[in-house]
Amino acid sequence: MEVVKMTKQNVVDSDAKAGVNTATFTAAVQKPPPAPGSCINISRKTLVEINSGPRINNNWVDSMRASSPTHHKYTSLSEDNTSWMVHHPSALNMFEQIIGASKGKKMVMFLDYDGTLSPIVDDPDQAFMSDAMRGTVRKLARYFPTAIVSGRCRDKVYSFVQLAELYYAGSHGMDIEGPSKGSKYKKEAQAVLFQPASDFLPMIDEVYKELLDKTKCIEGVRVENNKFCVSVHFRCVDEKEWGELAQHVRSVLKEYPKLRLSQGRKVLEIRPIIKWDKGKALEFLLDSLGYANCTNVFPVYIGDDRTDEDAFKVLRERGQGFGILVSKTPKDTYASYSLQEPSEVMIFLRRLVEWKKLCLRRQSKIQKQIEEIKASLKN
Ligand SMILES: O=P(O)(O)OC[C@H]1O[C@H](O[C@H]2O[C@H](CO)[C@@H](O)[C@H](O)[C@H]2O)[C@H](O)[C@@H](O)[C@@H]1O
Repeated sequence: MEVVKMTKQNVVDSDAKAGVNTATFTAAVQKPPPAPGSCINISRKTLVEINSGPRINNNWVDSMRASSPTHHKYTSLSEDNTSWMVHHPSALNMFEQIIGASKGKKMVMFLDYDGTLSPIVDDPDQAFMSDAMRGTVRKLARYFPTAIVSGRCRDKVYSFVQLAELYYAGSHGMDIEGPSKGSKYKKEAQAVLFQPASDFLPMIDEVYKELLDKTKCIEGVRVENNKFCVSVHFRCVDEKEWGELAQHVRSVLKEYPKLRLSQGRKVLEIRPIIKWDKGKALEFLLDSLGYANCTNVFPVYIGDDRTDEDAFKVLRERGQGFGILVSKTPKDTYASYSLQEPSEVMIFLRRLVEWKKLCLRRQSKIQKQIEEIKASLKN
C-alpha cells in the first residue's frame, strides 16, 4: 500500500488531480461533453486558484452547486443534449453493437449502488433497491461474475443488496470481499479480502465524530460513517447554508493532511489519500477473477457518480469493455454509453441475461446436434 505524503495545502489539490475540482464540475455543466476518451486538462494555475485564500470557500460552494441539476436545466432538444447523445448514446439503443463487441469475450459486470441500482432519495438509510432489481441482479450473477462497487461501507451496501453470490467493494473500493456463497465464479477466484486503508480506521472514526460535532448546528446535514471514508450529505441543507457547511468541513480537514475530499451527488466525501479508488478496485477484482493479463475479458461498469469516473477511465486505458454513465443530463465522463435512470439499468441488465440465455441455448442445441451426428456415424 502506498501512502502519498501531502501537505495540508494539497488536500484539495489531490481532488483536482482526480478530476473532481470546481473547474471540472463547472465545465461539465456549461460545455458540451468531450469526445469519448478525451482527458480533462487542469492547468497548474487553476489548481493554485482553487487552493488560494478566501476564494476557496466560494469554489467549494460552486462545486456543491454544480452537483445539483436544478441549476442547469437542459431541454431534450438542446444542443448540449444532442451532442451528449452522439458521444454517449443510450446503451439500450446500442445493445446489439455492445454484445457484438463482447463476442468471444468473458463479460464481467461491475455495478455501482446509489443512483444505479437504487433511485436517489433524501434519506441515505432509505435507499432501497426494488425486489425486481434484486431479482434481475441475482439472474445476472448466474451468467456473469458480478461485483457491487459502492462508496458506502460494505456491510451497509450488502444489507441493501442481500445477494451472497456477488463480489462487494465498499468504501469506494477500499473494502473488498468475494462471494460468501453460491457463486460458480468463486472457484475461479482466489480468496478475496482486501482493505488497503485499514491503517486509517482510527483516523476516519475520529474525523467522523468531529464532523458530526462541527456540523450539528446546520439543519438537514447528515454525516455518514462509511468505515474507510465519511460522507457529509447536504441534500437536505438549505443552499444558503452550504458555504457555512463547507467552511466546517474544511476546518476539520485542515487538521488531517492524510485525508482528501471528493464529491458525489450532494455529498462531500472524505477519504484517505492512498492511491486507491473504484478503478483500482475494478482492476483488483479482475485480477482476483483470474483475468490479470487476459485479452478476452470484457468488463462493463455501470455508475452514476463522479467517483465512478475512476473506473470508467481504467476501462478506457485498458481498451477493454466500457463504462455506462447513469445520467439524465450531459456530464463530463469517461463512460462510452449512457442510461437515464435505474429503471433503464434494470432493462439493460435483463436484456443481457436474455441474450446470454439464448446464446447458451443455441450452444447446447449445436452440441446436441454434434452428439447426434457422432452417434449416427458410429452406427
Ligand atoms: O458509490 P455509490 O454506491 O453510488 O455511493 C455513493 C454515495 O451514495 C449515497 O449517497 C447518495 O445516495 C443517497 C440516497 O439516495 C442520497 O441521499 C445522497 O444525496 C447521494 O449522494 C451514500 O449515502 C453515500 O454514503 C455514498 O458515498
